[in-house]
Amino acid sequence: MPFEFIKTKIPEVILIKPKVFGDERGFFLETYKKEDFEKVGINGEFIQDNHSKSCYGVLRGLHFQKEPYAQAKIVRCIRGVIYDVAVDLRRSSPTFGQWVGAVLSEYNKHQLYIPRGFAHGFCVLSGEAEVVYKVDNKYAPEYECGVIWNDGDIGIDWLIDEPILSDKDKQWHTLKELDKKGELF
Ligand SMILES: Cc1cn([C@H]2C[C@H](O)[C@@H](COP(=O)(O)OP(=O)(O)O[C@H]3O[C@@H](C)C(=O)[C@@H](O)[C@H]3O)O2)c(=O)[nH]c1=O
Repeated sequence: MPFEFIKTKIPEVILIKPKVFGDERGFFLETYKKEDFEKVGINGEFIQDNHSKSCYGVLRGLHFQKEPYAQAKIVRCIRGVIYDVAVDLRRSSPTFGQWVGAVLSEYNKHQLYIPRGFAHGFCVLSGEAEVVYKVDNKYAPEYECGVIWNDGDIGIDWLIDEPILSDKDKQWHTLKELDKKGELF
């Protein structure tokens, strides 16, 4: 199989290491293969691909869409280096409120699979970074929600100080507040 699938400390979040074929021309790799991904439970129908570019220190997150528009994501970084983070928002999960992070870069070509029921965010560790990700449900801005990036109860170590945030990302609530409002999974 041209992929190694590694369970993280939140087992449903999977680190994907593709096999890279390098030669004198450059490299080739398969980035997504439905048949292989389904064998490890990555079985959403990925209906949209997204691409964003950000500068050093930008933090996008922590985002999710509420039901019925929850999205699973397969994230990779095609230029530069990011720290990609998933937070478990599933109230009945043994890992509720916990987070995992992975360095994804143009060099390691790793990907992170983040199921539905998670918040997702990343910060940029290189001068610039371009991130590409597949989602398995449509963009529904009216269902967009987020967890504040520095929620002390989650305690994410983002590897950078003073991130650059959009106005939208400065105003998200804490996990506790979202839980009280019934906005989690
Ligand atoms: C996410 C998204 C945004 N947009 C538009 C809305 C807006 O005008 C512009 C920028 O949107 P945002 O500021 O929400 O982009 P961004 O902060 O990059 O949002 C993304 O962050 C990462 C961490 C995720 O996990 C994604 O699901 C998504 O929430 O793009 C779409 O047209 N389709 C989409 O699917």
